Amino acid sequence: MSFSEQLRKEADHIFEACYNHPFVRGIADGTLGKEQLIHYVKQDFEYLNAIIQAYALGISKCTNREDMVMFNTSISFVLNSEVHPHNNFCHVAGVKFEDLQGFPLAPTAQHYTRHMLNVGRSGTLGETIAVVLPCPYIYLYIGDRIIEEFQPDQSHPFYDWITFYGGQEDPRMNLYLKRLDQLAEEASEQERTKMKEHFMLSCQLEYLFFDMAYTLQDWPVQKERVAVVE
Ligand SMILES: Cc1ncc(CO)c(N)n1
Repeated sequence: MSFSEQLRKEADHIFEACYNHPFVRGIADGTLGKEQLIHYVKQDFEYLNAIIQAYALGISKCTNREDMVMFNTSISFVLNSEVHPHNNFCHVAGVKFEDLQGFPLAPTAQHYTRHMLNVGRSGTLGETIAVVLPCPYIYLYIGDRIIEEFQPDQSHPFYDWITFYGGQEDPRMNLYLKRLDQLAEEASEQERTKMKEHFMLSCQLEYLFFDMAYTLQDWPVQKERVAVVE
């Protein structure tokens, strides 16, 4: 079994838990609520800014053009294409995408973005690939499974979201998986362990991100002191 196959196997229960999370169920059956859609887009806009930066940190570790192209393609994808699923959510929620930008990070988004950026700053190329991989990997899995089980057509409110992530002909992350396997072969046991840990934590944070959106997670105590009206 290759290194990437081992990671996928170890994380299988988390992929499964993500698919069964009520937020994802709500996408699949088209019942997800307006507040949840809005909270998700606010947080995901900031999350995607951070993953662009993590990809850029990946570029800073590359020693050949092919690897640079791989990260560069992901950056372009997020910047130019990944606005479509957000627009789909905004359309259903009846709000403007531009109005959901620049919000502070909720605890889970804070945790996940710091995790990616910390590894991007202090880790190796292999560790950086491992930390960003669950993002495309889990969404591809979810999209594919919704298409398989629900066979949504264009009348489905989240048709654009589902078909954006699922049903890709040649999934982008296949290149990352191949490169991760090459790097794992050259890596020390210690580095491989770190790659695995980063990957697994990102998978757990993917689950928590859906949970954050579903429960409208926010800081239990606000930064600003709230004036008490007597
Ligand atoms: C948190 C999160 N994970 C994965 C994706 C898919 O790119 C996304 N948009 N947001």
